[in-house]
Amino acid sequence: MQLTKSEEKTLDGEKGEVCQKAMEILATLGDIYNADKLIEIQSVQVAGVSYKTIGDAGIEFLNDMKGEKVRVPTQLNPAGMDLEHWEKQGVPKKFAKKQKQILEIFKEMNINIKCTCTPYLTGLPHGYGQHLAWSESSAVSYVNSVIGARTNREGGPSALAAALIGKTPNYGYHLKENRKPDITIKVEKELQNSDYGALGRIIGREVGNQVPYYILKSKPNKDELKGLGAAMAATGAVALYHIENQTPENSQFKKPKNTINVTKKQIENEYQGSKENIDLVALGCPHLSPNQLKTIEKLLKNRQTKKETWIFLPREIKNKMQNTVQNITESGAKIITDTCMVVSPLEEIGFKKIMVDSGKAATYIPSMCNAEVTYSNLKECIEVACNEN
Ligand SMILES: C[C@@](O)(CCOP(=O)(O)O)CC(=O)O
Ligand code: SF4
Repeated sequence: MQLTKSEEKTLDGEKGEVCQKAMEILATLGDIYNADKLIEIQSVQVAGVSYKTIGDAGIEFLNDMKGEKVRVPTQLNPAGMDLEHWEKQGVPKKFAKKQKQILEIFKEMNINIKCTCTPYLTGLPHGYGQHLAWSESSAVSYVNSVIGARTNREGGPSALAAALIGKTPNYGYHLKENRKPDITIKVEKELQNSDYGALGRIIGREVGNQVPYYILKSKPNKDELKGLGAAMAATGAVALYHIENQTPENSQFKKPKNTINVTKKQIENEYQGSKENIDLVALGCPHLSPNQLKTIEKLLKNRQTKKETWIFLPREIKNKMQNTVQNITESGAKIITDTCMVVSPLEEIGFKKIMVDSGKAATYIPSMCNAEVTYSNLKECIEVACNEN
């Protein structure tokens, strides 16, 4: 990869050791992926924030990157706990101490401590055609596909390096030729809500890291698109998709001949697990939008939850929707911010069987939380939450 004179100097250490390390990460990536140059980015989302996923080795890496400030607006992926109410959440003290240490390091770098996987709902700059360096796979999928911005799926270290330099190597989804669809997906059934997550699980498994082009019978809303992309990135590694007559780049490419047909039966078969012995109902993977929170408020109206019910969303949305939050809390459900059901230590807290309405959470919970999972739609989740047994 060709560096400018000033980038070369940064690589030689002229701007200090931290920028040197950051530039080394970017230059190495650029060489591996045959990037021609570094390009400026509008924003960064850094994953690898939870102590559960990065551990002490992660803290060590972050300590080595201390001493510099980020050069573009930067937010974080969910941490391992609600930063204010972690004790109520049952998070062990030892874990909380480490988690706070991690966030202190990010704060020192001038990173905005908004910990969410839906940074497109919390003011992180992004727009059609803009280059970004985001990490969390559902956020990457959303911003590439639904917005038409351009980002690869960055690892924690490469995102942080991009934030410290303000640039990223120009390869992969930054280039138009890599954004063309590889395979057409035709769906015979009209879908709603969590059906999109179910579809995403099927397609992620089928297509790996290819770019799917959907022909659908129904028109998904933004929340449904979020669920579709999240699930495809969980069972597969899809970072970009197009939907005929809907997503912003859909008409710019030829429709691929190679086609997969998805049947009603296949979608139905994705739902799994029994409704017995659920000890936690967990909603908000990816983090909820204001509309989704309103829907939950309606479903819980005049009802009481009988099981632990945890609802995950960005702190900013919680703060803006205090009436809704109050109503939901009165039903017994807990509103939790800054973290999620996958990256908080649910296994240490002691949950054994978790019910979700998210195709992505259903995929990750068994391995990440060592718990059984039941996957259904939102209404069923609320029914189970309000049910005695
Ligand atoms: C599973 C995931 O949503 C959360 C864990 O990510 P991390 O701890 O922020 O690296 C990450 C992803 O899918 O990109
Ligand atoms: S597992 Fe789900 S809720 Fe957690 S960060 Fe990923 S998308 Fe967000």
